[in-house]
Parts: sequence; C-alpha cells; structure tokens
Amino acid sequence: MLRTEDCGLPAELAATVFGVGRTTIAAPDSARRRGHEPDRDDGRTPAHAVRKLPFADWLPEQRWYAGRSRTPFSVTCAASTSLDDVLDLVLVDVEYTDGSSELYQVMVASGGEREVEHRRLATIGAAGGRTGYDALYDSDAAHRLLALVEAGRPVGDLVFEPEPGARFPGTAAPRLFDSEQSNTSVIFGDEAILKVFRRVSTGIHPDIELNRVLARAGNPHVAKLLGSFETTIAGEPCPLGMVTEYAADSTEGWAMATAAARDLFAGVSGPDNFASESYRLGEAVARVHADLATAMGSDPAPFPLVAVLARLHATANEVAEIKPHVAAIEERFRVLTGEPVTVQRVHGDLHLGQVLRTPANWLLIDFEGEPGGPLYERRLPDSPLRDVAAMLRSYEYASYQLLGDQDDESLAALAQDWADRNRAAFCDGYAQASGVDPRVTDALLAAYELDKAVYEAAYEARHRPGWLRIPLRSITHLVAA
Ligand SMILES: Nc1ncnc2c1ncn2[C@@H]1O[C@H](COP(=O)(O)OP(=O)(O)O)[C@@H](O)[C@H]1O
Ligand SMILES: O=P(O)(O)O[C@H]1O[C@H](CO)[C@@H](O[C@H]2O[C@H](CO)[C@@H](O)[C@H](O)[C@H]2O)[C@H](O)[C@H]1O
Repeated sequence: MLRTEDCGLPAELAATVFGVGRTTIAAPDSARRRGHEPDRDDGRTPAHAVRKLPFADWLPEQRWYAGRSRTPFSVTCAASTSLDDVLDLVLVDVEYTDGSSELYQVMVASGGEREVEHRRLATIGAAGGRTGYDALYDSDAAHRLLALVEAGRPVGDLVFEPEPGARFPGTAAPRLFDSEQSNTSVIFGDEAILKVFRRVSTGIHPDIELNRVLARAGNPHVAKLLGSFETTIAGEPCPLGMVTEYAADSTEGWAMATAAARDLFAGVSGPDNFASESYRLGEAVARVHADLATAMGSDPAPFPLVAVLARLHATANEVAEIKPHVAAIEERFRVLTGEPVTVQRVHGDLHLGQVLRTPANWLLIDFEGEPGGPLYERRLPDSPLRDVAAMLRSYEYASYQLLGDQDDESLAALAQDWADRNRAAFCDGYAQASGVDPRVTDALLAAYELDKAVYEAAYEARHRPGWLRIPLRSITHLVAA
C-alpha cells in the first residue's frame, strides 16, 4: 500500500534554517523515525505546503522515474530548500517494497496560475491552497536557477558554483530538452545547457568532475563546464546539477551513424560511409584518455576477473537467453586471469549517443558512467579499453538495429561489413592519436566487448526487449572467434 508522508524533521536532524534559503535535510530513513512534524513554516515561503504536494502520484508519470518495475512503499519529502518566495528545491525519497530506495530531485514552482509549458505533465498538484509545478517547465524559474549558479552564493545548504571565468547566457530564452533522458536539461538560447540530476545520491559526480578536469586541461573534445550546484546530506556532498556550454549546430553521433548505415542498406552510400568520421572520433577519444591520465594518473592493475564474472552470473540469473553462453564467456574471461591492464579515469558508458559532432570536431558528453550504479563505483579507475570496446559495440548497434527482427543473411552481411569498417577506422584514429593500437591486445579488447555485451543484454531485457538480439548476436560471434 502506497504511503505518502510530508517531510518535517526532528530538530537534531534538521540541517539548518537560513534567511531566504530555509533548508531541511537529513538522511531519509532517519526522517521516517521522527515522532512529530515540526511546523517550520514562517508564512513567507510555502515550504510547509511544498512538502505536502502529491509527489507519489506525480513521480511515476515522469520519464526519468526509475521505479516502474517495483512497488513503492513510501514516498517522503526528505528535504526542501526555498530558493525564493515561489521556488523550492525538494528531494523526494522513494522506498520500495523490495527494500531498495531512491532520492529524486524536484524543483518546485508554486503559486496561482503560472505560465508553464506542458501543463498536465508539469503540474505536481495542490497543497495548502497553492499549486506546485515542475519548475523546469517554467521559463522564469529556469532563469532564476541559472542566475543562482552564476552568482555562486550559498542558499541554505545548497552551494552554487560558477567555474572561474565562465560566461553565462543573459536573457536567452530557455527551452526544455525534449528527449528520453535520465536527467532533465534546459537549454538557454544557443549558449548553455543546464542539466538537473533527477536521481541523486551522495558522493562526487563524475560528469562534473571529469568535465572540470578536461576543461581545465584545455581539451577540445568536451563541452566547457560553466558551473554546478550541490547540497549536503549527513555531512556528505550531494551533487544536484551542472551547466555547460551548449554545442549549437551539433548532431549526435548515433543519428549520423545510423543515417550512414541506412544509406548503405539502401545502396546509396559513398565510398567512405562514415569511416572518416569514425577515425576522427577515435582520435578524440584517445585525446580525452590522454588528458585524463595526465591530470588524474594511471596505474597497473590485473584484468577485473571478479567483477566481470559477477556481472555475467547476475545477468544470467535475470536473462534466460544468456545462460547457454555462460561457460564459453567464462572461459574467455578466465584465460585473462592476472593479465595486466593500465587503469585510469575513463568515460565509463561511451556510445554513439554520447558524442556530438560540431562543425569543428567531436565532443564527448555525459561522463556519468553506467547509470544505476553508486557514484563511488562509477568513479573507479578502469581500462581505456572499456571505452574503446563500448564504442566498438555501438557500431554494431548502429548497423544491426536496422535489421529489426529479420534474419536476412545478406542484410546481416552488409551490417557486419559497415560495422567492421567503422570499428577499424575508429581503432586507426585511436592508435594514431595515442600511439597504442587497442587491437594489439585483442583478447583483452574482446573481453571488454563481451562484458559490455553482457551489460547490454541486461539493459535491453529491462528496457527494450526487441533489441536483446543485438547483444546476443555479438556474444555468439565473440565467443566463436
Ligand atoms: N553541451 C551540449 N550541447 C548540445 N547538446 C547537448 C549538450 N549536452 C547534452 N546535449 C544533448 O542532450 C542529450 C542528453 O544529454 P546527456 O548528458 O546524455 O543527458 P542524460 O544524462 O540525461 O542522458 C544529449 O544526447 C545531447 O543531444
Ligand atoms: O545513454 P545512457 O547513459 O542512458 O546509457 C544507457 O542507454 C543506452 C541506450 O540509450 C545504452 O546503449 C546501448 O544502446 C545504444 C543505442 O541506443 C548503443 O549505441 C550502445 O552501444 C548500447 O550500449 C547504454 O548501454 C545504457 O547504459
């Protein structure tokens, strides 16, 4: 049975009560142990009402809500900070009946009739005589949030931090980024993109951390970080969002690659068929790796046998189609026991949807690692081959998704040909820029590809069962090679 609570906290757990920014924060499970609901409302801000908004009904409608396959047990407002009279930053804790939990960030604009886009989706509901909206749909509120990052002043427990020398857009009109994402982004004119993290947790956010390091290293293959903001939970930093320069006139690598592969299928492709782009992309990834290694170091380590086996067995328990391949995959992993690799900070979830082609060059975005895992895990050093293998997998996706559920061998041969050509071009570019050809350690590279394909099998089984056959096909090929 779903239980919705509001989020007043006992005094000893409440973090702070500030001037404009009144913050109420504590570990969510502590919040539920409270015996009373202290009323902190001073009449100036609607925080009391904000905490009573019907988040339990609204959250499951949001595309970034990750709890659809689970049953919520309680939905609790764990923290709220009033940014001004009509804008509150709220952290909503969702606990599920299976014992798992998530903390979601919602920026709430409240008041009477507001000018908001997508009113039905944006309306959280009413409490205390006021209606609460998702503020990211509200252009005024989005501007106020951006202004807070630019000003860099603390509000309650919230810390807003502009990067040194960052130039923020002035009055550029904001628009909500309209696509499937795990976070929510607002674009300001052609100048900046504000990404508000939805599922938040304590730790250092790799997307902010690595973008900062690469911007300071002058790396040309990232969108320049302009600022970020975070809060504190139980003494730990909890990153909430970031602003980067917007790459106007850019196209996602996935759109370009799939268009090129489609041309080949239609018999209208030129001789290059994306290969020169793949070469330049390989160079860009190598330069990002080089700057990350220089700035953050690298170390020798053994091939991560325990981790890849753990993922394999967990996936086999979840995805029946993996079971027949387990022994063969395991063998591929076990021959690499003790095999030395070099580890450093890497992207961690690289694919053609995470790269943008600007008129000038390729940019890598979204350095947040594999979504779902805890932040500390996503920041662990890993082999650069992890990223290379992930890109190689993406070329197979780009061509094989065009087959749909057809088993046409001549089409499959075309798909493989396109993928092989672009995979080779990517590795050539990577080798040229790094001085190390990833194909030299072919068994290692294949093992990282296998590990990624196993991850993808779990991802597809959960999110896109119709695409499960793409990683399964690759697994069959990789273990047969
Ligand atoms: N700096 C940028 N310039 C232009 N478009 C961007 C930029 N950053 C992100 N995008 C667009 O927003 C989409 C989602 O961004 P991403 O960082 O991957 O969000 P999420 O973490 O929610 O997946 C990208 O696929 C890209 O199309
Ligand atoms: O972009 P996210 O960080 O959310 O990454 C997740 O979703 C990706 C799909 O959007 C998924 O990528 C897989 O599908 C891509 C095509 O849609 C393909 O290019 C990738 O190679 C493939 O792994 C990614 O694995 C997942 O973590």
